Amino acid sequence: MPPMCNNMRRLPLLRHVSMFTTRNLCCLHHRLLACSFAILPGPRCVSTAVIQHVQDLSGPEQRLLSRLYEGLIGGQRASLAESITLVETQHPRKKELAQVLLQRVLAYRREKEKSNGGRPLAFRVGLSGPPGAGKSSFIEVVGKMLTGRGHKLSVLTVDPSSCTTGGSLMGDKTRMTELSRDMNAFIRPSPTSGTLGGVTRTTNEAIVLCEGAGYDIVLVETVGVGQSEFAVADMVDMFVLLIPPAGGDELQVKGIIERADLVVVTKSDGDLVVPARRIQAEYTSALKLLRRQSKSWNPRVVRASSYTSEGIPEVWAKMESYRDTILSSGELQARRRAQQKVWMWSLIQESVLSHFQMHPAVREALPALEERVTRGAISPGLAADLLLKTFTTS
Ligand SMILES: Nc1nc2c(ncn2[C@@H]2O[C@H](COP(=O)(O)OP(=O)(O)OP(=O)(O)O)[C@@H](O)[C@H]2O)c(=O)[nH]1
Repeated sequence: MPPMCNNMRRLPLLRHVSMFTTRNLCCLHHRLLACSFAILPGPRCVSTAVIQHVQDLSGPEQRLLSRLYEGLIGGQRASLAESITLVETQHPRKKELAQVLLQRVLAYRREKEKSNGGRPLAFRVGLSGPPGAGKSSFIEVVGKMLTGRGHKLSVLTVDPSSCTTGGSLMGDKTRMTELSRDMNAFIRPSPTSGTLGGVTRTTNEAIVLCEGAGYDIVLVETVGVGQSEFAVADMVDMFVLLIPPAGGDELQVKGIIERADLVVVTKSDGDLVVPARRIQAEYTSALKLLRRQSKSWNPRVVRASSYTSEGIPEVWAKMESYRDTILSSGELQARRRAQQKVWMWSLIQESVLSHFQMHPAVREALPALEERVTRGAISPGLAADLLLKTFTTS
């Protein structure tokens, strides 16, 4: 018996991951082992972690995962949508199944990238801007242009307000109506529950699924509020900021401008051309004062109109030029590697914090300590030390 089959006995999860497709079982298993070993310190840790993570898959679970995986890599939109629903779930067992599916898709993606000469399967672009900046109009026009050129485009939306309120900052209005009817475009709105951390995690995972389903351009759109833009900037290859020529709240774009690889002044048509030019000049000067994020790319400011389509092909040309530049300099790959680490740590932070906040002894001690801190009776540092001690000792 070859050594990998022995490993298969020791690693139930991997056996089940392999079993949910009958095609090329041993080869897949070998690949999964290889990729798992590549990301974890050693075989012992891999087997322990994986075995502990997912118990045996039942027959129906195997069939579900098999159906989703085959449908997904076959490019079926329904399977992609169902797979994203699976990664968004709060149900503990389904969460585990989602991880099995993701590992499979990751292994598939790695193989495809290898046969693609190491070139990433998709270009990930983050789009942000204050409400009303013209994001959905822009995505609609750019999206239709791209699908017309033979690309497959997915649009994922991150709207943190929908998590806390169940409603959305973007409202219930139908956005990107034409693009949503385009068979080469896949539009997925933000989940309406969970924390920002949870939503950004599932968005990261949805990106992987979209790439597995053959979408070569993934746009991640976020509304211009709070931390969501920074989270999105940390999960894409390129971050594009959309600014309207009038009525744009300077404060809203103040911090995030530093992360922009491209700034697009929108609505540059009719009477708005003059203010759009002024804003373009202002942001061009402002960007010169900022520290460069990339060794090989200087952020640019361009103007475009979704009404007339003027400037739209040029915006995409800039985006392609950015992608080619950072791909050939190796920055794209380095950026993705760094993002993986950032994400791992942000997930750990969120999880540890939630364990801390849910801990019974911490919950019991918290109100009194908070009260003493706000009264000035003890310092915040001492209160934090006491709570941490409670957490670690009880
Ligand atoms: N003149 C002009 N108006 C535009 C253009 N693009 C969008 N608008 C208008 O600007 C308003 C906001 O556009 P949206 O595309 O909905 O903007 P958004 O950023 O997606 O807005 P939210 O959904 O609120 O985040 C709408 O009234 C559009 O008709 C454009 O290129 N030129």
